[in-house]
Amino acid sequence: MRTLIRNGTVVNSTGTVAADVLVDGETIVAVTAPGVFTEADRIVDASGKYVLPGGIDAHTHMEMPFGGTVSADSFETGTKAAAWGGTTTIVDFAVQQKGTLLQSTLDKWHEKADGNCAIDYGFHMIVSDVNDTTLKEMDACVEAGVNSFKMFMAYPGALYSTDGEILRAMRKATESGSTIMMHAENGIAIDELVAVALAEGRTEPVQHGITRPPELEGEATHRAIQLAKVTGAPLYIVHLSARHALEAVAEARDAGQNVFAETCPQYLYLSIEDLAKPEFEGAKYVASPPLRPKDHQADLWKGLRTNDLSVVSTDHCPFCFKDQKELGRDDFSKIPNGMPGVEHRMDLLHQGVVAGELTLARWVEVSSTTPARMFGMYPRKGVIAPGSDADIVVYDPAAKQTLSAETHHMNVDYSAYEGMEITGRVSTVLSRGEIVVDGGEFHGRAGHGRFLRRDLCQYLS
Ligand SMILES: NC(=O)NCCC(=O)O
Ligand SMILES: [Zn+2]
Ligand SMILES: [Zn+2]
Repeated sequence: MRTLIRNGTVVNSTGTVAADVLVDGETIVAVTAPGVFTEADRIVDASGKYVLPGGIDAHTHMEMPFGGTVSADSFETGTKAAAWGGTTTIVDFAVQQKGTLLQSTLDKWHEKADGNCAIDYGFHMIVSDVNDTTLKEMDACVEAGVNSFKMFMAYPGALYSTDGEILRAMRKATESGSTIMMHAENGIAIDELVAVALAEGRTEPVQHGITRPPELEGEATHRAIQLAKVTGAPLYIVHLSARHALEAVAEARDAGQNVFAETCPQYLYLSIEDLAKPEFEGAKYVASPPLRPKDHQADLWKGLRTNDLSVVSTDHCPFCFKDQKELGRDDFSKIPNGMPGVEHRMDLLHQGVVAGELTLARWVEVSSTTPARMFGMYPRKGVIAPGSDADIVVYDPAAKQTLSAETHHMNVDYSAYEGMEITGRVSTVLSRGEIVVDGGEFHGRAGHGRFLRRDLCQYLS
């Protein structure tokens, strides 16, 4: 099956060009001046539209157990929602529970995902139990194409690792060329602040933000960077939310250290004011790190421009307001941490283009090309070029839409962006040459998505 996407503006991380894109089967076979090819089995008219490499969301949590419940999107519903929003690859986190093996964890995540995804997918591994066996197993994970390992400086008693454990895992990563990803918040200090708040009867959702101040994200980020420096390990800071943490990353990068960071749309658009919404509505916005005061947002946008922030992922981790967020009605520390967003990342970042915060090329770079490079998928993913997978988004920059739980496709009963007006909309999405979304209709299927055995990070080779 040959598909010709014609008359569009191809946007890669290197710039834009008026070009036609010819797809044969699962692969892009030509990017040519307009009109060079005229025949194909299927023609997509992209006049007035952008033609982008499919989005890559390198941070999702489908069906993830957390705080006595499980995130509400399955691999099927979550990957379908992703496709609706122009994301054609996700990298999800397999979560090692203490006392279990990495291999059984990986098996469990394959059981959940294999045969159920509508788009391609890979895994990172969350290491929560650092011991001799786990450290050996990290090598087997790398062999299996899972070569990035997330660790937690937060959540003592659950996912938390001590500095010594982090150091051991970082040494291992240095040996194998794999990447350590860090949830950088000082969990020990936070737990103390949480205990004081609860003892004083401060139980409402905004306390989640108040007890996790930006200084404690900055401190943990700085500490993670020093541990990485001592061991020579590359480091990727996940879901960076605060100016304090960004300053630590920028300083390390200026000094030439292999430190990278991602932020998420919620930190660019939402704030602690949302967490403070009355009648428990703030629970919808509980995620860690928490939403910050609005003035952090300009710094994050600037970080995206200067490349101190290299990637935008969603940290998609949806919990329904009615029966899941409710678990913490009388105690904010029991509200499951996480927010929905996998469907809206490309649209929300496009607002950055509309507002002049990002160029078109940078939009594609932070949402597709860099995640592909960072996590060993480039040039198979992340670029419109001959030989690459035909993961393609035709995007209409002039369309208007309003985000709402009534119309989104994520399996969650609220939208964190309810009522937000968006300029731009996905019009057609191809995943490895198959049309999965077109003209407001879904044509994909669960099981089309393939597991990606990822190579090592290309910035480090
Ligand atoms: N971010 C969040 O609150 N939930 C998902 C787990 C994590 O990424 O730490
Ligand atoms: Zn995290
Ligand atoms: Zn996460």
